[in-house]
Amino acid sequence: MPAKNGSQYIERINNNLPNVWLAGEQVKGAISEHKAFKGLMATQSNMYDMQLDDKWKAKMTYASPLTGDPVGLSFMQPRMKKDLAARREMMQAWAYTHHGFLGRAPDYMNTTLMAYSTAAGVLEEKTPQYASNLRRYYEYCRENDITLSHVYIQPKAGRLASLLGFLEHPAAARVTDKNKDGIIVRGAFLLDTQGASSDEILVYPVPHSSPDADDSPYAFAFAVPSNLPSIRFICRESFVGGESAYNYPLSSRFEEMDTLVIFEDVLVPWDRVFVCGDEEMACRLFDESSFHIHSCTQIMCKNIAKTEFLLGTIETMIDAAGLGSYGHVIDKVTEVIIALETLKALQLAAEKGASANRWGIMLPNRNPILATSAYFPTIYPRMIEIIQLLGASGLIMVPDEKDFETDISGPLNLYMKGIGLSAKENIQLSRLAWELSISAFGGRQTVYERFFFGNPTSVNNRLYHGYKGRETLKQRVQDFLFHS
Ligand SMILES: Cc1cc2nc3c(=O)[nH]c(=O)nc-3n(C[C@H](O)[C@H](O)[C@H](O)COP(=O)(O)OP(=O)(O)OC[C@H]3O[C@@H](n4cnc5c(N)ncnc54)[C@H](O)[C@@H]3O)c2cc1C
Repeated sequence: MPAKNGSQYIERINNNLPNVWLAGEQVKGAISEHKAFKGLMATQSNMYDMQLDDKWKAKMTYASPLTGDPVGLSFMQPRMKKDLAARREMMQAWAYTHHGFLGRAPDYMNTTLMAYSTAAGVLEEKTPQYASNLRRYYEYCRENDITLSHVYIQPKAGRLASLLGFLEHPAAARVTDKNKDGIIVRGAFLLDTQGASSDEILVYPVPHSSPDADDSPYAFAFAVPSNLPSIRFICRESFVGGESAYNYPLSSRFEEMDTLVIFEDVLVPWDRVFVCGDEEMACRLFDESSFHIHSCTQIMCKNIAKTEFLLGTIETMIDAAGLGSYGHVIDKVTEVIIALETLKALQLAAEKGASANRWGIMLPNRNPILATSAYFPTIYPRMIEIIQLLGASGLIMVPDEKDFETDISGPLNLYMKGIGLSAKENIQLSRLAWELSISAFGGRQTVYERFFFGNPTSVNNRLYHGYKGRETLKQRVQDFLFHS
């Protein structure tokens, strides 16, 4: 199946039946009907529908290099600047459907897998079979529009070996055995966002160092269907407040479930193995794929849509409360405007400064793109703080939609209206601001933005260490001081 539509997406996920646990119970039946997943899947179904909608199809898909059939454009390997522009336009269109609240919209993983596939040549050096496995898997996902999730972080207990300098720790994820059919993997991985509602899972941990770096049990990368019986997904508490889009405008549509994934001696067939045993290859494939740079092109589209949504929300709040003439309010809105314009400028700079890498892949300029990955985690919490500072008690007193169906509606209509908004509209706006800034859904969004691309030190290190301009600038100042 090339690019799929929404009902094909829902049907496939419902038939997948992975082993999912939520609040002590196994999730049974159609996952798209379960209250924790329903809203998210409806949103993504609409996104997949766009792919085959005549109005959008040309923007959302491209001709498969294998068959000529339309396939999702976020799978496209960019070879020219116009490919980067086409990818951006496609991903921006999807981002506006969820206003940036889906961190793991399908284009995130499509882009990630595309990035890895471009560097399969690294694997040719020692293990050509793994190189062709990776290329074939990328084609398989592209040609069948596979909805993917991924994991690379382990729970803290699994990291103790590295943290405490042990050679081994029983909780560290590892390859426990190999046989003629494949490798056997045991361990746990954290925060597989959308893991329970995806077709497949890409597993690519940062390897612990091992005494035998050429045959390390901790160095591996592979992909498997998420419905293997030896894989279990354990969900966190659901943050869907309820089905009412009035009461819960965000969580009823955009709540992405995060899961802990347990692998209990999972057999990974050889043709799904991309790295096994070789620490150096695991690190090089990750680095040379430029995963962070390619993924950031998708993330920038999401972040621009999200910042625009926050700015629109803040402006509506200001109008409704009559705050627009205060200087400190204008200062705060200006902070958001500057953030938005900075993101858009970095997006442009990254694309304009793109150049081909050694695989012939057009790579956006790393400096602006990695700057945005370090910048957004610092400004997102501030924008949420601005909503709290402007919303104040209006974020707390948020009656329910049902209150308007009773005789309480009389006083509510009198006392709760805003400037230019009826009481019902004003409370609807407050409920949006409350979900953004106070609710469990909003809290998770903030933690997501702070951490999903790595802890702040790792993110900053990524930008700092490859920033070639540093030496030149140091030299310029030294020339100015010592040689002029
Ligand atoms: C909502 C959400 C969804 C996510 N979804 C996914 C997903 O789908 N797939 C996936 O693979 N991952 C996912 N992640 C995980 C994400 O990759 C990690 O959160 C991220 O890599 C940081 O790791 P950590 O959370 O273990 O924090 P840590 O890295 O352990 O950081 C915790 C604290 O320790 C500090 N710290 C740690 N190491 C250092 C150091 N070397 N130097 C200085 N300080 C340090 C950090 O600064 C931070 O304050 C998700 C995370 C979140 C929050």
